[in-house]
Formats: sequence, C-alpha cells, structure tokens
Amino acid sequence: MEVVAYFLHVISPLVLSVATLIIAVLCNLLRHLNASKWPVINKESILRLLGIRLGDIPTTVILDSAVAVDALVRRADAFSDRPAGGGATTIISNGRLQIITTVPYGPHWVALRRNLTSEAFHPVRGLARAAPHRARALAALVAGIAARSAGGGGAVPVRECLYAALFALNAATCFGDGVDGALVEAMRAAQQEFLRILPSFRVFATFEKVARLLYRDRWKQLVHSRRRQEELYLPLIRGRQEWRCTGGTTTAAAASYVDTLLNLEVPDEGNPHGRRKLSDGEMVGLVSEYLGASTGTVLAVLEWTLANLVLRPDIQSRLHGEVEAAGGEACAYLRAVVMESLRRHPPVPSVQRHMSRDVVVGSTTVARGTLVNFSLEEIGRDSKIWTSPEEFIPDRFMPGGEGEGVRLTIGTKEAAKVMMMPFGAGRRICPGMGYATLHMEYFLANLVTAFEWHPVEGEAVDLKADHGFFTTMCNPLHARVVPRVKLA
Ligand code: HEM
Repeated sequence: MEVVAYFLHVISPLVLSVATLIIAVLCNLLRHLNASKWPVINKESILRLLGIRLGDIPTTVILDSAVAVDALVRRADAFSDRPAGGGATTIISNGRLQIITTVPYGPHWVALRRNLTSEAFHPVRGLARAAPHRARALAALVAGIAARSAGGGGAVPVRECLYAALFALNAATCFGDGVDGALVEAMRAAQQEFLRILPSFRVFATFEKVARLLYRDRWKQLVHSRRRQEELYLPLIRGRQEWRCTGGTTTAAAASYVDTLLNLEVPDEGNPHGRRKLSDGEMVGLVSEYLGASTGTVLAVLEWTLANLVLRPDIQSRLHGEVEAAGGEACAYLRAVVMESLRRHPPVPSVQRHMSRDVVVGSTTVARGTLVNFSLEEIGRDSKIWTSPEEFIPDRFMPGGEGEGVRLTIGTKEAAKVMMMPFGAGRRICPGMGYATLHMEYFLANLVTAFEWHPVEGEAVDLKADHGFFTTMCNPLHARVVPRVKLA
C-alpha cells in the first residue's frame, strides 16, 4: 500500500509533468507542420494539464438574491472577508500592507473604514466639503464638452471628458486644493492604466512565488505601476505633511482624505494595546484605492446612463423636463434613471467572500477555503424579480412600479425585499454609496440640462460590456452633443 501511495503522491506527478512537457514540445513541432490541426500549447495549457490553476480557488457562485442576503447580511459573521491577494498593494507587499478592500475583518478594517465614512464620506460634513470641487469639475466638464461638440456637430468622446472631470474632482477631495493640473493629468493616466492591467494580476493570488517566475513580465508591470504611483502620490502626501508641520492648519471643513490618513492611527500588530501611524506604502495603496474606486465606478454608471439616453430620446426628454421642473430639489425620475442604470449595468459585477470555516448557504455546505462569488449582475437581471430585465425602464422605480421603494442599504430589516445590490451588502457594503449617488445624480442632472444627447451619424451606440476591473462599455460612447442654451 505504501508503495502505491508513494507512486500516487510523488512519482506520478513527476511522470505526468515530464509527459506533459513532451506532449507540449511534440504538439508545437507538429503545429508547424500542419498548423490548423494541432492546438497551441502555451504556458497556460501546460499548467492546466499539470492540474495547476494559478489564481484559481474553489468557487461557489450565488445568483439568488435571497440566498445572497441570507449569507451577506444575516450570516455576516462568516461572510466578512474577501479572498487574499485582491489588490496590488497587498500582492506586492506579500500581504503586509493592506487597504480597506483587502484587509481582513477586524480592528484594522474598522479603523480604516471608519476613517473614510466619518470624514471624507460623512453624509453632511464630507459631502459639503466636496461641494466646491464638484462645482469646479462640472464647470470644466461642461466647457470641455461644449468645446469638443463644436457647436453641436462634433462627436464628443464622452468617457474621456467624464474621466478628466471626475478624476480632478476626486484628486481634489483626496489631496486638497492646489494640485497642479499637469500632475492631476499624469495621475489620471497612471490610474487608468493601472485599472486596465489590474485584473491580470489575479494570477499572483495563489502560489505567488511560482506565479512570479512564470509571469515575470506581468510581475515587472505590477512593480512598475506601483512605483509610478509612489512617484506621483508620495510627494503630494509629504507636501501635505510638511505644510501641517510648519504650522499650516486645516479646518475640518477643508480637510482632505490624505489629511485624515495622516491623522489616523491603526492597531499596532506588534503590540496588542498599541496604535501606530500608517506607513508610506499603506498610504499610497489607500490613495490609489480611493482614486480608482471613486472615479471608475461613477464614470461607468454615467457613461452607461448617457448611452441609454442617446438610444431613448423619450426617456431623455422626460428626464430633462422633470429635472428642470424640480429646480435643484430632489427629483424622483432622476433617481429612477440612476437606479435603473445601477440595476442594468452595475459597474462592480460581483462581490467575493472567502470562507474561513465551513458554512451552510441555502441548502449546501460551503467548505472552508472556498471563495463565494455573489453575482450582482445576475441578481439585478433576475427575471423572477424584474419584468423584461434586459430593457432600460426607469419607470419601474417610480410609484406603482415593481421597484418602487427598493433600498440599497440592506440591513436585516430590509432583507426580505432585496431586489438588487449594486453596492454589495453586509459589513463590507460599499462605503462610497452616498458620495457616488450624489455625484451620479449631480452630474447627470446638469449634463441633461446643459446639452441634448444624440447618436453620431453612422455610428451605432453599442451596449456590449467590457468585463475589466469595472464593467464598462466595450466601445466607449461617442455622442453628438448640442448645447441647450448658449454657454457663456
Ligand atoms: C456607483 C458607484 C459605486 C459602486 C456601484 C460600488 C460598488 C461596490 C461594491 C459592489 C463593493 C463590494 C461590496 C461588498 O463586498 O459587499 C464596493 C466596495 C468598496 N467600495 Fe465601492 N462602489 C461605488 C463607489 C465607490 C466610491 C465612490 C468609493 C470611494 C472611495 C468606493 C470605495 C469602496 C471601498 C473602499 C470598498 C471596500 C469596502 C470594504 O471592504 O469594507 N466605492 N463598492
């Protein structure tokens, strides 16, 4: 028996590996002789044959909203950790440096998250603090679109315009006033590139050392993009720190996210009762998380919404009328349009939890070590809940509609009537929900007030999705934009 066990555990994998390599070499040789008949053998297929799946963890997928709520909200004690290796900062530091998204549930997470929600995203103080930055970003956006529209005839690259405006706004709430425009632009370019390549770093989530050997170029890219962030963010963080040390004072009303991070103390891992300041590496990661999450998500929702408005002039014209009539007050139809966009095109298509123990979900037991993937996209398009779920129908969120009164903050009391969860649920629900909702409504209301949005002649609006780090339009929206009033 022992001989058999030895063969199974030691010899057979070796034999299998050598055999696989021989097959790979033979296949590739034969491909050169008859290219159409033989499969391409590359690094990924050899690893698959060897049974190694880098970045892959046993996964259970949840598509049902009731099961999702039961797990994320009612069983929050077991569903509060994400899988390791989710962010570049964490991967590159081998888990030593953590950001809000990656830190395991516990006192460190509480400190980081509370800092964000009680300061930068405080529902009154934080959002009021962002108001002047928001107004400036809108003015620049409207002027930029008007210039690109060339009086109503030109095709406006909508994503490009939105990206510049939203990033400038978030850079201002992050670093405070007075960051040089060229530097903001360099940060935007670096962050956009970083988000583009981020999904490919998933291979480092498991067997990191092996993955680093096999994917050397990808690792170099990861290191390079992280260095670039350090080059760009650290001087600004240090500048803010020096300014404070030399007597610069920040009133609560003017504090930036970086100011709150400089004040913050987190639990000291080496000293059970001690607290410590954040390191440079942690701050760079947290700033990158803030800029990436606050820009990429809102940008995606606004672009999807405008695309739907271009395709549906009736909805656009009603939205314009209702926003004008509301005269700056809350507008139910505006809220309905944003809700429908979040339902139909959630920028974060799924949320993950990592199980640290066996747990029963629905009728199955999910084993320790499993990754549970909750599909927010499928939940928002569940035909058992929504009529014609693929259609863009904001009216479903108006009085009498099937989505009337749907709430996005899901506590145990609301758990029974959950129909969508674009911001996730449970303890790790998105902390940026209020900030994002305010900005989506603010920019959308102003963009339909300032312009009419039309298709570009000869160019179809394509609603195909690109499932990158955020779900965005595969083909960025171009629109013919006509100013409604003569802009000064
Ligand atoms: C339309 C806008 C947004 C959408 C749809 C969205 C969606 C999400 C989702 C689905 C999650 C995962 C929740 C879970 O695991 O249950 C999340 C987490 C998170 N979001 Fe957002 N988000 C948005 C805007 C923002 C903004 C503006 C920020 C600002 C920095 C932000 C920062 C974060 C952070 C830090 C987390 C991790 C929270 C934690 O682990 O405790 N998000 N978001």
